[in-house]
Parts: sequence; structure tokens; C-alpha cells
Amino acid sequence: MSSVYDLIVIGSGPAGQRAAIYASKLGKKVAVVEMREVVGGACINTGTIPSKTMREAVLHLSGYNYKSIYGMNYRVKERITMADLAFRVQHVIKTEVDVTEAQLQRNNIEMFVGTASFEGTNDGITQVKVTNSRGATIYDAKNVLIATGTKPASSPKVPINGHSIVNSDLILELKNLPKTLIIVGGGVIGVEYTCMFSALGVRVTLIERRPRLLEFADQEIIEALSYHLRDSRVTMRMNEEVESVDEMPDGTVVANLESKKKVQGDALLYAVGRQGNVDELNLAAVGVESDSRGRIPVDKDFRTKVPTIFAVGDVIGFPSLASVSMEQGRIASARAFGDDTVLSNPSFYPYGIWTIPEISFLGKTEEQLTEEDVPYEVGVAYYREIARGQIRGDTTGRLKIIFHRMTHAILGIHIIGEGASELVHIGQAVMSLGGKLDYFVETVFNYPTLAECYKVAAFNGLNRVSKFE
Ligand SMILES: Cc1cc2nc3c(=O)[nH]c(=O)nc-3n(C[C@H](O)[C@H](O)[C@H](O)COP(=O)(O)OP(=O)(O)OC[C@H]3O[C@@H](n4cnc5c(N)ncnc54)[C@H](O)[C@@H]3O)c2cc1C
Ligand SMILES: NC(=O)c1ccc[n+]([C@@H]2O[C@H](COP(=O)([O-])OP(=O)(O)OC[C@H]3O[C@@H](n4cnc5c(N)ncnc54)[C@H](O)[C@@H]3O)[C@@H](O)[C@H]2O)c1
Repeated sequence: MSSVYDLIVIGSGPAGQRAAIYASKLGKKVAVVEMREVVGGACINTGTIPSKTMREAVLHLSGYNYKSIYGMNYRVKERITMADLAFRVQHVIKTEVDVTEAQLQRNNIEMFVGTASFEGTNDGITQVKVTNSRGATIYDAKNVLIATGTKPASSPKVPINGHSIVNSDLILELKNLPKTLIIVGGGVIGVEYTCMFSALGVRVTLIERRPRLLEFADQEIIEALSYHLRDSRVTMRMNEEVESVDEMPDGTVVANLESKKKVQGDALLYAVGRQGNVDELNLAAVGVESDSRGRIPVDKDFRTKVPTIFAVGDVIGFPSLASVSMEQGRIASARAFGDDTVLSNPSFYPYGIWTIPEISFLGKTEEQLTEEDVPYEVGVAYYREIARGQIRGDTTGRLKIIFHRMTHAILGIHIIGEGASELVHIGQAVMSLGGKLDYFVETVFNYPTLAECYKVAAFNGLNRVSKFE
């Protein structure tokens, strides 16, 4: 058997895993290089899985979902500690790592523990060096896939110390639940943690340099979220940029804003974006470049400037989601082996934001459609009008369908409220299969369910459109 690999994947996060498994299913000789001791990337070890497990603990222990039924003082545990929040995280991480390792083994994928870097590429063969405590080994590959992900962006003026000034990798290492918390960055990470800590009664100050949070999401939905945040006593400082952070002798921290204001708190989470993991790759050896944020440019098939070197997942930039990273890995792997039949339409990729309440959407926003001069109309259903909303005690959620006034084609689905991330997939299926708004009117949904929102929103939308259009 040839010692040349058909595919070497660098990074074992969701993007790398899916690429490796797809290639192996095609009968290819595949290896994955991972510099951490465990597989799974930021997704399993520091990002998605820990944060979503912590969120579940927050919702349960704070009794958040039942406060509107049993009163604002309802909670499952009186004094919630960081240890309570971290309790289940290690268990879920370990299980996910075990499942992933078993999957890779079952598919005969070789695992190399070490840091990968490029040595060179010649005549369609690329040399990848793997360095670990035992030394360095060079492997030859016909194709290489870079799936090295990202790490939290840092600043020399923000001294991350792991106990009072942390980034998202270190947040669970906070010894005590702070009374006051400063969160720098109103992106997805900053906003998700703002919701978690404020649900626990922590006084959060969220500082964001842009005029609004999560600019890629529908404005009305973000306004609803902002209302919730203010209602949970979150202080939002928009249009403010943090220049530096100081540790105070009494253990508190101070964020110094460009506007010369100062914000003091017990702890600070620095979440101003992420930086591609490219420093160790020696990209210059193969003539591949990255931008100032470590993102590698690729074409529609995820090829870099070198046709046999691909890049997928967070290291290529937006949308930086585990779900999308997996799909990019699968497509790149198919293309590497000449398989053009694997198709996927990014316009139907959903976005799930695990705020409290959660937000999920796909398709266009009202702002985008206005910009594009598309004649659209909106249908909205409020959870409070739906029996299941009342039963669950979520009376603030809403589901909004944006559709074309003339054709009734569905252009966007935007939801805020409990179950949004699951509920969105009903709209996604109808939208991607070419169904129209009328589908929801003609369909019978189980009663009482939140899915009924689709029917109510469709009626609401149709009532706004003249029968003569
Ligand atoms: C706090 C947080 C919460 C998130 N929540 C969600 C969510 O709810 N839903 C969602 O869809 N997405 C979420 N994400 C995003 C999601 O985690 C990423 O999109 C996903 O992990 C990207 O996958 P990836 O395979 O590209 O990279 P990663 O998961 O980052 O994996 C890259 C791997 O490559 C390894 N590596 C890097 N350089 C080298 C090298 N030179 N040699 C060998 N190995 C190397 C790294 O050690 C790492 O294991 C979240 C992210 C964070 C930080
Ligand atoms: N639910 C999910 O899918 C999920 C959850 C968490 C993270 N993620 C992914 O992780 C990635 C990184 O998230 P993130 O929130 O760190 O990055 P981000 O780039 O989305 O947001 C960073 C925010 O910080 C602001 N900012 C930057 N410097 C600042 C400063 N000095 N002062 C004040 N504000 C400043 C920016 O304007 C921006 O809004 C995202 O791309 C996201 O897709 C996804």
C-alpha cells in the first residue's frame, strides 16, 4: 500500500471530522492531525458544547423557564456557584470526545497527535510535518485540508489572567460567580454569556462598539432581545470601544473606554472576535496566504490558491458555525476526489443563537429585502396567542415569516422564544423544498404546540395582502 495519503486533514473539529469521514467512505487513505491531546476542536472542548451545557445548567438551576408561572423568586437552587455550572460540562465533553474518537476509528482514519505545518508542495504531492514531544515526522499527501479553526482574539492592553479577566476559553475557570460582570463585545459569544449571567442575577454591563447587537440578525428580533436584556437589568453601552483593561488592587477590574469613561466590575469577559489558527502552519512554504485575522481565502469548492490544498470551517471566516463547518468539510472532501454530486445551498443554512430567549432564523431579513427592493410582507405569531406559549409560560416569544407579496414564496423565518432553534427547521424544510406561505395555512399542526405559530403567522400575513394583488 502506498505511503502517500489521499487526504491529510489538519484539525479534528467539526470541519475536519466530516471531511475525513467522507473521504474514508470513498475508500481513501486518510489521516487527521490534531495538536491537542483530545479530538473535537473548539466545538467540543472550549466553545459550543461547554457553553451550551452551561446554558442548560443556568436555565435549570435558576428556574428561568418557570419564573413566569411560579413567580420571580422561583429557583431550583438558592446559591448557585461556578462549580454547579461546570458540573455537567466535563461529562458532556468526555462523552462527545469518546463518540468522535470511535467514529474516526470505525472509519479507519489514522490519528496523529502533534502540530502540523507545511514543508512544501511539488508535482501534486504536499509534505506535512507533524511535530510533537517525540520529534518531527513528514508525511506526503495528494490533498490537504486545513480545518484549524480559531482562537479568541487578544490585546496586549487586556491582561487575561484566568481568574478575573477571562476569554470564552477560560470562563468556566472563574472561581466564584461574580456579582458584577463586564462583557466586552456584543457578538454572539458576548450576547450569549450576557444572557446566561444575567439569568443568574449577575449585574452585567455589555460594551459594544457598534450601534446595535448582532447586525446580521433581523432588527425587530434584536430589538425584542434588547428589551429582554434591559428587563434583566443588563446595562448596554453601545457605540463604546474598550481601549484597555486594568486589574485593581482590591481584585476588581476596570475597563477603560475610548470615550474616557470607566466601567468597574468584579470580573470581565473579553469576547471581541476570533483569530484564525494559522501561525503554526508555515503557509508560506506552499504559497497560501491569510488575512490580518488569520482567515484563508478559498473558492466555492473551498480550494485555496493551491488546488490540492483546501480550507474549511472557522479558519475561512463567516459564518463560523459548527453546523456549517461540518457541511463545508463534507463538500471540500467530495470536491477533492472529483465528486460534484454533493450539493448544498447556503441560502438555507439556519442560524441558532443561544441567547435567553433563544433566537433562530434563516433566509433574508427585512433590512436586506428593503435594500434589494423586493416586495415583501410579514406575518407574525406571538407565543402569547398560542396555547402552548401560555402553558410553557413563554408569553414574549414570536415567530415571523417574511414572504413575497405576489408569489407567496417564503423569503425568511425569524424566531425569538423558547424552542426557536428547533422550530426554525419546519420553516427551513418548507422553504428549501419550494413550499409557499399557503402550505402553512393548509396544514394541520398538533395542538397545543409552538409549531402552530407557523399557521397563525401565515394567516396574519395573508390578511395583510390584498386579494387582488
Ligand atoms: C463560546 C463559543 C460558542 C459557540 N457556540 C456555537 C453554537 O452554539 N453553534 C454553532 O454552530 N457554533 C458555535 N460556535 C462555533 C463553533 O464552535 C465553530 O464554528 C466550530 O468549532 C468550528 O469548527 P472547525 O472544525 O473549523 O474548528 P475547531 O473546532 O476550532 O477545530 C480546529 C482544531 O484544529 C486544531 N489545530 C489548530 N492548528 C493546528 C495545527 N497546526 N496542527 C494540528 N492541529 C491544529 C485545534 O487544536 C482544534 O482542535 C461557538 C464557538 C465558541 C467559541
Ligand atoms: N450560537 C452560535 O452559533 C455561536 C455562539 C458563539 C460563537 N459563535 C461563533 O463564534 C464567533 C466569534 O464570536 P464573537 O462574539 O467573539 O465575535 P464577533 O466578531 O461575532 O463579535 C465581536 C464583537 O465585539 C465588538 N468589539 C470588537 N472590539 C471591541 C472593543 N474593543 N470594544 C467593544 N466592542 C468591541 C465587535 O464590534 C463585535 O460586535 C462568531 O463568528 C460566531 O459565529 C457562534
